[in-house]
Amino acid sequence: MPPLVDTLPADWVYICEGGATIVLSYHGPSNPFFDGTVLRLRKRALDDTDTDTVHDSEQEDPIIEFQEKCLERLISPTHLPRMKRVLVGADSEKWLQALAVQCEPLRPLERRQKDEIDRKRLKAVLATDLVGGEGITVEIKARCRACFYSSPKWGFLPSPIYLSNATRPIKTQTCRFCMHSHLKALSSSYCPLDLFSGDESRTKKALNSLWDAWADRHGTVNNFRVFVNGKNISPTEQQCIVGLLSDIADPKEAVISALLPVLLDAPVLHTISRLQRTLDALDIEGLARLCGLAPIGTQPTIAEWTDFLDAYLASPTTPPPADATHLRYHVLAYLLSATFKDCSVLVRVPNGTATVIDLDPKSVDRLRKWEQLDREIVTAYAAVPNRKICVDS
Ligand SMILES: O=P(O)(O)O[C@@H]1[C@@H](OP(=O)(O)O)[C@H](OP(=O)(O)O)[C@H](O)[C@H](OP(=O)(O)O)[C@H]1OP(=O)(O)O
Ligand SMILES: Nc1ncnc2c1ncn2[C@@H]1O[C@H](COP(=O)(O)OP(=O)(O)OP(=O)(O)O)[C@@H](O)[C@H]1O
Repeated sequence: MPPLVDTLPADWVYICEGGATIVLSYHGPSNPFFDGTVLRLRKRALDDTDTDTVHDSEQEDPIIEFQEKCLERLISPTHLPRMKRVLVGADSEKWLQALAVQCEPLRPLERRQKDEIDRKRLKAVLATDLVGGEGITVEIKARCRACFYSSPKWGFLPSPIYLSNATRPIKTQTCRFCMHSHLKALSSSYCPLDLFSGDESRTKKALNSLWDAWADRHGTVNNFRVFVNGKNISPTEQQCIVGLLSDIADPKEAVISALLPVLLDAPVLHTISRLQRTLDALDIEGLARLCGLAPIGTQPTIAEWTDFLDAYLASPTTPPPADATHLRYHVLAYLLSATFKDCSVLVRVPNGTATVIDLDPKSVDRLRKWEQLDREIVTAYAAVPNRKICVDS
């Protein structure tokens, strides 16, 4: 694999970014290593004072090993992008600086105010380009976070016992996503439980709501994006879709009717939902209580992840008891559930493929943040007079 410096920064075109990475697609001269790929580059916070550290450890981006050794045991590799590590090469900082300068005007303002490409990195990740070439790709952030406590499937563990009397009536009625949307003052009729229901009319309702929120908020939502021939389009450009998929004259209808059979047939939504649920047996409330009993430990190594998966896969629906002896199992399970709660599905039409992205391992340091955020979300929602009732399937 040649280093990135063998290509020009201008060969890479900004596609999109999340909280941790920026993604660019290759548009340079034909090259067997880079054609059809995207570059995933880590970002650093602008207020990060450590500007001198040059990262060169194999550990700097564990996603490739995590995918090969862990994720592929949970999701079929046909539904995952292929990934490879790539060296930036000689004068890496200069090359990344040129790329950063070129991307800056294309980045959303709120991201530019927070972070930038980490120019100290020596390696990056190349992945299959899932939005490039002819076709339409719709990205849906697959936040299910079900109110699983009321699910009949959860006969194996009476999860409400881990909830406090104050939160139980709230958390068993309204899903985490809908409560969080309320806290963020983002009202929408979208409920992820509709999307994950497997029911045609509910899936269609969810897609309609996602599309409407995307259009109403001028494409600034972070849970729905539309890419046409590799370009992240804004709602004002949606007419370009007409004729690409069918003879349906309305772009929203054309996209939704193409997406629907893919989402209903592909097993990915069901798999993600199952993983989110079975890995989050205690809820953050139950886990937090358990964490008070023993130290939670450091960031899991790949060896620890594989041991955890051996145990989890031997009996996914029957977790070990929620006691101090099994704290580490529950910490790893919750971390992995958080990864699946934050992933996105890229659905490509007319090809009809569905690929899961953004499956990075989460840091153990976030457990406190999740506990605090959960408390904030539920406290705010407790004050809502007419609470939404989310229907689990
Ligand atoms: O904490 P949350 O629930 O707000 O989720 C974060 C997301 O915010 P959202 O609620 O989707 O607007 C957040 O999404 P945005 O950056 O806001 O698009 C990230 O996905 C973040 O994960 P990471 O920092 O990239 O590892 C997510 O953090 P984790 O909860 O996965 O740690
Ligand atoms: N393989 C890919 N092909 C095409 N586009 C991609 C690919 N991977 C990611 N993207 C685009 O880049 C965006 C950012 O990537 P990703 O979600 O992996 O970053 P992140 O910083 O980890 O996100 P988050 O903050 O949501 O956790 C995605 O939302 C998607 O639009």
